[in-house]
Amino acid sequence: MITSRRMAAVDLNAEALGVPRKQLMESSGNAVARACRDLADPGASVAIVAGRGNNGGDALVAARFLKAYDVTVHLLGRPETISTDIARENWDALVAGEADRRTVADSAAFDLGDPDLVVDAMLGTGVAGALREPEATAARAINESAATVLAVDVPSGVDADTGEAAGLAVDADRVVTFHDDKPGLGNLDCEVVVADIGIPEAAELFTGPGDLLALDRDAQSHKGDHGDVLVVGGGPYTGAPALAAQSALRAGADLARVACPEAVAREVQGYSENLIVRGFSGDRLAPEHVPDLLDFAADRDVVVFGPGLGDADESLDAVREFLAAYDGTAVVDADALQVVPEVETEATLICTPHQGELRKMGGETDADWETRRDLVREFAADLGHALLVKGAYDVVSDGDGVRVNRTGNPGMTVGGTGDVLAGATGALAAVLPPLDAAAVAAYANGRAGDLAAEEFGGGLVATDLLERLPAGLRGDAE
Ligand SMILES: NC(=O)C1=CN([C@@H]2O[C@H](COP(=O)(O)OP(=O)(O)OC[C@H]3O[C@@H](n4cnc5c(N)ncnc54)[C@H](O)[C@@H]3O)[C@@H](O)[C@H]2O)[C@H](O)CC1
Ligand SMILES: [K+]
Repeated sequence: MITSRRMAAVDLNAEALGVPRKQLMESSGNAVARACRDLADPGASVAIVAGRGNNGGDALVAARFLKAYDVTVHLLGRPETISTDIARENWDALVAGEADRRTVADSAAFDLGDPDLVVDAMLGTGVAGALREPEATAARAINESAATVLAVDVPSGVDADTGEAAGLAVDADRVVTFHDDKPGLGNLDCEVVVADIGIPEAAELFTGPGDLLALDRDAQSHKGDHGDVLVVGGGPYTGAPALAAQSALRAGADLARVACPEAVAREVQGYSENLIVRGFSGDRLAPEHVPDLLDFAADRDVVVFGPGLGDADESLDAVREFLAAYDGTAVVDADALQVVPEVETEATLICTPHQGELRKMGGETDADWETRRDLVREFAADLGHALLVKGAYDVVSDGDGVRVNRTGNPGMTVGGTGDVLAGATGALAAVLPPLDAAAVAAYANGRAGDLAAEEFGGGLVATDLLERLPAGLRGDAE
């Protein structure tokens, strides 16, 4: 199964892997033609009803593969209103080939005729709201016709993720959907055929620029909408919690706070005026601090637990007590990781171990990334928490889905880059589900490291990543 949002991401990843969308459209169109040949004999009359997006584009390609049929293409709107280049190029190819075609400027002009087969390519995963005109008139005519109806990707008007329609929708006999089944198609009373359109497995497995689509910000958003992140750490180390908190801001959080021992609070604050630092008594985290921390954490979106915390027994006891009572979302990093397997918690956790820390948690690892991929998925399923296991290839899993991140470079073995990653994961966990948050954080953090390595080579330092995280999240210099 694949959702429309994930399909759009995988499309972009395929393009970054060298498989352009026009090529995918060509394969989609070829699959539509195959389905037509399966539903009607040569010589049959086929009415292709094409919308102005890529769903329409797929069928404009199909027209070229139906030479043995009597094909008429109906474009719903003036050609200049076609909304994508690749769809327009396929329309232009039909015009240049003098294919039998109609452009339907308004509903009254729509005449489906009496075809044997209708190809419904008005709308696919790009549908928004109830069908507008002339699509609504066309859908009514299609539903009233005696023809067999083949829907491209999804019956027009139907939401591919839910199977619901905001109003009128095409009633199809068969759907040919691309790359993978769609969650909503199972609820429909029609046959569903899944067509492979040559998208490389790597476009789904490896993180890529498509994964950044999930970050598109809503223009109407307000302060706090993008995350209020609390970093709990510091004590033996002071830079780590400051790095993690600054990284959360660079990854898009609106507010980043640090709860650390009073003894180091001034020093942590000294790293950046952008941080809201709050000290708790003493020089390290201890169980007596937990009730106050739980209150403080209750109003935050995500807690990042661990940067610079150290592994004093009383601090680890405090982590245990905190997690046992916390039911929000938390990123757990560094020394705090070792207590996770022992704690029963209602919290949604994203654990960010390197391979040594993974072994200390009781997980297995392997030099071969494909073996590691399966081991990490299994361990995440056993733990019931998401894992982002750092390495040359980072492996991310929530126990169900798994992603592998290939960005990053050996220069990132310098101290502090893990704190930057933990902070970024925290910020993204405020706006994305754990698997996506960890995958995008690993991708962007690695990109930031690669951009820093272009300038500093193996001499890059963690703060170089902070400055380049926004570029990593925009997918710059891809
Ligand atoms: N990897 C793949 O699966 C591929 C799928 N392909 C096909 O692309 C479509 C999605 O294309 P997209 O351009 O994003 O959107 P649509 O064509 O579905 O629709 C956009 C089009 O429709 C107009 N519109 C939106 N809502 C309405 C409405 N309620 N009433 C009327 N018109 C509406 C909007 O203005 C746009 O013009 C996918 O389904 C596949 O078929 C790729 O071709 C290859 C890879
Ligand atoms: K369709």
